[in-house]
Amino acid sequence: MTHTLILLRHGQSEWNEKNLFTGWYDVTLTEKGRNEATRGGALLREAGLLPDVLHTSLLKRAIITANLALEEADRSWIPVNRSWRLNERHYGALQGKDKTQIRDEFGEEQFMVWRRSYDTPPPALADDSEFSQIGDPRYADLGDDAPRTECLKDVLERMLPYWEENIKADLAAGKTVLVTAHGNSLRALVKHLDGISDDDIAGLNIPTGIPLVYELDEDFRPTGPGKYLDPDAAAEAITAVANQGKH
Ligand SMILES: O=C(O)[C@H](O)COP(=O)(O)O
Repeated sequence: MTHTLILLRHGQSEWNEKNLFTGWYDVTLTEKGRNEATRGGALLREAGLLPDVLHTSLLKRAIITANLALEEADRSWIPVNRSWRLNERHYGALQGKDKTQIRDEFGEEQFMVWRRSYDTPPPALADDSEFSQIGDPRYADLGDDAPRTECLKDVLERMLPYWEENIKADLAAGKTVLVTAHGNSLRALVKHLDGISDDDIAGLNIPTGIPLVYELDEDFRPTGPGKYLDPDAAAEAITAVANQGKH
């Protein structure tokens, strides 16, 4: 028996449009992002891939994307689980900063280390920054463990327990699972599923709003590569993500 897992990055957010590092800052979708989310739902419906359960982050760009996609697929009624463990990578002191300005100020190499290295986080964000999440009630349970910055390795380590305990349990129960999350939390999950090395993961980018479907075997290993439901749009959008910050 195989399991069906659908990964969906949120549609374009207001800060994606403005080219700002976002991380845990809670911005909403643009009109384009809302349309991407609805189109994602149409792709699911057309493929006959109807989720039985949804897992999202605590950030509204993922939550709204899931709502729009599920409405389009006529699955608004499915049970929902939300966790900070699916949040975007906390982007530290880069949150709220313009990607092109950071690249110009610190150079391409440092920019890419902060953006795509596996284990080097950006500098920590000060608790009194206007872009900080310290004191946000949705993270109250984390107490002083709430991150002030994260690298992809940190994201993988905090995401994996949720994968193991929550998402796998739904897959094991025979459910088609939709995970609606973020560029870097999904990069972490794909790294784990596909066994991508710490070096090679730098080259992986996830497009907004296009469902990525995995069939998994009884050990929750992919039976083949994950498939985007609109491969041409995905290829174009992946290039756009890879080129962010370039003039
Ligand atoms: O948090 C962000 O800025 C984006 O959602 C992901 O950004 P990245 O592709 O630059 O890591």
